[in-house]
Amino acid sequence: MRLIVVGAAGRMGRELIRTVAETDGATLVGAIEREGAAEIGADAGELAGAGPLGVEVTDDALPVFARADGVLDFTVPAATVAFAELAAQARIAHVIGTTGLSDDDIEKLVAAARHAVVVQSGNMSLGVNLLAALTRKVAAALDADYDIEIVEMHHRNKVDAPSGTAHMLGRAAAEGRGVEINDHSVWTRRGHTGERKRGDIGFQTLRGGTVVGDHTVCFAGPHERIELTHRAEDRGIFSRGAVKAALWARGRKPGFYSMADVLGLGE
Ligand SMILES: NC(=O)C1=CN([C@@H]2O[C@H](COP(=O)(O)OP(=O)(O)OC[C@H]3O[C@@H](n4cnc5c(N)ncnc54)[C@H](OP(=O)(O)O)[C@@H]3O)[C@@H](O)[C@H]2O)C=CC1
Ligand SMILES: O=C(O)C1=N[C@H](C(=O)O)C[C@H](O)C1
Repeated sequence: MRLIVVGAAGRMGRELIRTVAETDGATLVGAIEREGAAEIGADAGELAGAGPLGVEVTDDALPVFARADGVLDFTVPAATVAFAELAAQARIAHVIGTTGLSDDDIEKLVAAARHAVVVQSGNMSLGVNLLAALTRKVAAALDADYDIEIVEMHHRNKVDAPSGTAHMLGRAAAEGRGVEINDHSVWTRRGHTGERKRGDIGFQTLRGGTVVGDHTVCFAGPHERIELTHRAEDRGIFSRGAVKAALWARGRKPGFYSMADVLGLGE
């Protein structure tokens, strides 16, 4: 499968280039960066530490999309929405790991998915998608005597909060409980907050150092606590998930899919 990596010079971009280079059945045919980026013209493989691959980093997306079967996109929301239009026009699969997407952005991605396969997930790892499934199950088994708090920690360079994964886990908890997440989320606490409201789902964000990504869903009940935790130790878990999603997408009919679909975990 001929794949493009957009945001090629980023932390995930470089990881994706290495993963594509080492995956049977996948070939890197394009590497795209922002206009004016210092890496334009560099060999994508050398940039990623995979050795020369003969693919130059470019900011000219159109001709690259025309010769590919899929695009791997871990960039920023505005770029992802723009790439979704290009992928839809070219009828190629779009695998989206970008987080911090607004409801409006998601609507545009769903519209693009009428013409091409879109796989979008705030976390492409097997472990986190399993954690989301477990969170849904535990939330369904317990009543609101068990207070749900979601805690995440990431590296100091992360620009969005709470993480896409925390949002995903919050949605899973709300679905398990049979409530609407937007009616129950508590994003910050400071000062005289009053007592915790029954049924609230709280989110706490930590940032620092080089932490790849830690997530805990805590169910705090009467005299006991259940904590489900995932710790990412290497970005390869995300890039391998993304390449798996691209290979899964090949030949599939257009639509908006999740990593749970790719992994057969159901919703
Ligand atoms: N779903 C998942 O499993 C995971 C998701 N992520 C998400 O992926 C995203 C990227 O993370 P990370 O790699 O750490 O961030 P980085 O900032 O390291 O990488 C983003 C890259 O995208 C580039 N970029 C920005 N705008 C454009 C554009 N218009 N065209 C092409 N490239 C562009 C940036 O360039 P510049 O810096 O020059 O602006 C940068 O190189 C985040 O939203 C993060 O949360 C991360 C890990 C796993
Ligand atoms: O920005 C990151 O690094 C990560 N972002 C994703 C998120 O927002 O959940 C996934 C992962 O935890 C790493």
